[in-house]
Amino acid sequence: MATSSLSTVKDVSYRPPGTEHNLLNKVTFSLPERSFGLIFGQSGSGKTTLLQLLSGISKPTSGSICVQRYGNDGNPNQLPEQLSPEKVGIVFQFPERYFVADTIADEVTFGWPRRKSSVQLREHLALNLQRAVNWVGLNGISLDKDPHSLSGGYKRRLALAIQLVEVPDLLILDEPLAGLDWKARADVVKLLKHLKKELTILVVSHDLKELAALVDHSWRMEMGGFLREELLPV
Ligand SMILES: Nc1ncnc2c1ncn2[C@@H]1O[C@H](COP(=O)(O)OP(=O)(O)OP(=O)(O)O)[C@@H](O)[C@H]1O
Repeated sequence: MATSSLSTVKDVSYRPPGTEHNLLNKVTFSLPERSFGLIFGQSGSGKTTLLQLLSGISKPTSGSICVQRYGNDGNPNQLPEQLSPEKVGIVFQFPERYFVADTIADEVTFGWPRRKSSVQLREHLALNLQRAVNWVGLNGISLDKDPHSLSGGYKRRLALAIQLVEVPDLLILDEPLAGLDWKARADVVKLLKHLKKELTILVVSHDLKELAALVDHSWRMEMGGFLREELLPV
């Protein structure tokens, strides 16, 4: 049976350990499968903090984060499944600063099981690697190339490919256009339009005009960590 999913954040509050004030206050929103959500708002309002919770890096003080799967009839066909970090792909700001390998292939496969993994697992990963590379349009480029020698836009493509090896239920991007020149920005927007056809994407960005055409749902984060649905002011 075909299913669809809904990423749901309900009444999530967060207070870092040892501090007195919530950085997030009863944040609630949901994002249907294959839609593109954008969170915007003032610097320091808590956007990155929210992404950290969604990716499992930190845990909410209260509230819940989950993905629900529905059948064709729209009714839940199983209990809500907790989002686990491996089901969420996240590309933080300036991902190229954290590239560690000397080749594109090693960068994408960094951290994969090596010696003890079965032939099947290695074949599965190799196929997934090729699919991810094709998906982001890196297929014309040798996988032996040094990631640091790629252009800005191609470095972002590589950062995305790393997250797409195992297809995430939710792909989160923190300021995907930051630090790029106009051509690379246009290139990344085009790529996100392409990825949106098959993925659920949540973006935090200040670049509202450039992303507006992709956005299905948008929320403003206000100082004090309050979130509310709001059309983009563009
Ligand atoms: N662990 C922490 N302990 C205390 N304060 C924190 C902690 N992490 C973040 N903050 C503070 O929480 C606020 C929200 O930070 P956050 O980075 O989430 O905001 P943001 O909306 O993403 O900002 P920007 O748009 O500049 O990236 C900031 O004032 C930040 O200094």
